[in-house]
Amino acid sequence: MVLQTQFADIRGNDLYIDGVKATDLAKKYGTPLYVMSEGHIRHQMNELKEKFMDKYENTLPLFASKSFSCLAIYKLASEYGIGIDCVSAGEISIALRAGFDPDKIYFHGNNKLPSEIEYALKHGVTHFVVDNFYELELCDKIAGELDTVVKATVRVVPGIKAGGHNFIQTGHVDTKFGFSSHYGIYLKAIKKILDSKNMEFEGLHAHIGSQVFDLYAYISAMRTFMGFVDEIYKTFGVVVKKINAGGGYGIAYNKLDHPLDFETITEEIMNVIGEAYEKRGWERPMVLIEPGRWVVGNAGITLYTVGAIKDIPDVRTYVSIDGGMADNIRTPLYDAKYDGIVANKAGETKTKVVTIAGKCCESGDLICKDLHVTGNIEAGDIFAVFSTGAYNYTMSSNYNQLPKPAVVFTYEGKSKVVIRRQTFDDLVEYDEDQAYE
Ligand SMILES: Cc1ncc(COP(=O)(O)O)c(C=O)c1O
Ligand SMILES: N[C@@H](CCCC[NH3+])C(=O)O
Repeated sequence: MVLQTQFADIRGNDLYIDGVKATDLAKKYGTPLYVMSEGHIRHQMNELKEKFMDKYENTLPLFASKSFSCLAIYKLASEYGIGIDCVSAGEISIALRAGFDPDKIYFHGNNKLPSEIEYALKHGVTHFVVDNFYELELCDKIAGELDTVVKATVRVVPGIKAGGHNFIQTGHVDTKFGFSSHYGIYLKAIKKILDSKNMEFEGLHAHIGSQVFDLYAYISAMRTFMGFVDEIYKTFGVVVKKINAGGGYGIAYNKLDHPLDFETITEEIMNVIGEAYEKRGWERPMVLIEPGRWVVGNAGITLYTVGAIKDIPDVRTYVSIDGGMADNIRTPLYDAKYDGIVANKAGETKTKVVTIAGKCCESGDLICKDLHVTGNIEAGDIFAVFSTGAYNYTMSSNYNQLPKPAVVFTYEGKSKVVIRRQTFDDLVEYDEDQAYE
């Protein structure tokens, strides 16, 4: 077991997060409980600021808020002066409610609804990462009606395969996202934007996938993009002024994962772009990046209470917890590998191999498979699963009518609730039968 954040540590037998004892959090707020280290999030956001935004002129890191979205995280992002990537009017609405600057919101998505486009534009969110021809038509029409302008970054598929699982690869040719570069399709999209008085061409966007450990994939995507930049200049005489290089930076979930260094990725991206522009005698364009998981993934630790234990001699020991796939779908969905620890027996030396099972009515509802845990794990123990800060809360569901857990932030020895635990009342759609109409 390796703690994936410097903001958690083990003292005696106990796990601490930002100096707060995990079992105290479990007692105070109940389980299952998403704990997010604000210390870790601040550290990562500060890295984005200092090692990218302040290091290179004319850059903006965006936090991909699909990875973790709530008022508190948008407030933190705002404090560090970074932007955000939103993929729905819902995410935008929470960001705006948190007081986020609409000019630093980039609206993504492969099927932005007319109502969402209208919502964004009415609220001053004009930076769109446009994805397809249907969206271009909608943007042209709705921006015209509202007498505003969509500032369009065109998402182009670089034709590169990268990412931790088939489901989270987005840069290859056969993807639902973005304009294809085949047959100059993306050039037709740019032409439509240039011809419209309700849209402005801002630049190009690439996102190759998520949980990426391959540095060359980033380099290669950017080299391909420099070819697109040339094509655009040749075709329209337009120099691309903005390049969004996407996110996808992998993190360590266990000791087998070896993530890339953040500064190495960004340096390579900046080098490819910088050299290509310099060679052409052009000023370097504005460069954006948009990591999500890298910012919040290792900040999260989910606490569960251990319940039933089923020991199948010579086969496996199933340790059931009070949550599961409803609060963490990633193991069943992507066969993700999580590390964990008995938070109140963390210092013990004797180990046992167990499989941590959720309480949902699915055999596949397993959170950690064949994990070595210290101590004699038993009912009532608090089990902590590491690196659950990204795509856990935001992908949670009410399967089996399980209320969603609370999210608690910890910071400098203190804790606070940032998302309240759902109650059974939240699960009831209507108290009374609705009449047929
Ligand atoms: C367009 C886009 N940008 C950014 C991200 C963030 O990815 P990650 O959380 O892996 O950094 C995603 C998700 O994969 C995405 O689809
Ligand atoms: N939800 C995925 C990542 C997809 C990111 C969004 N494009 C995960 O948990 O790994």
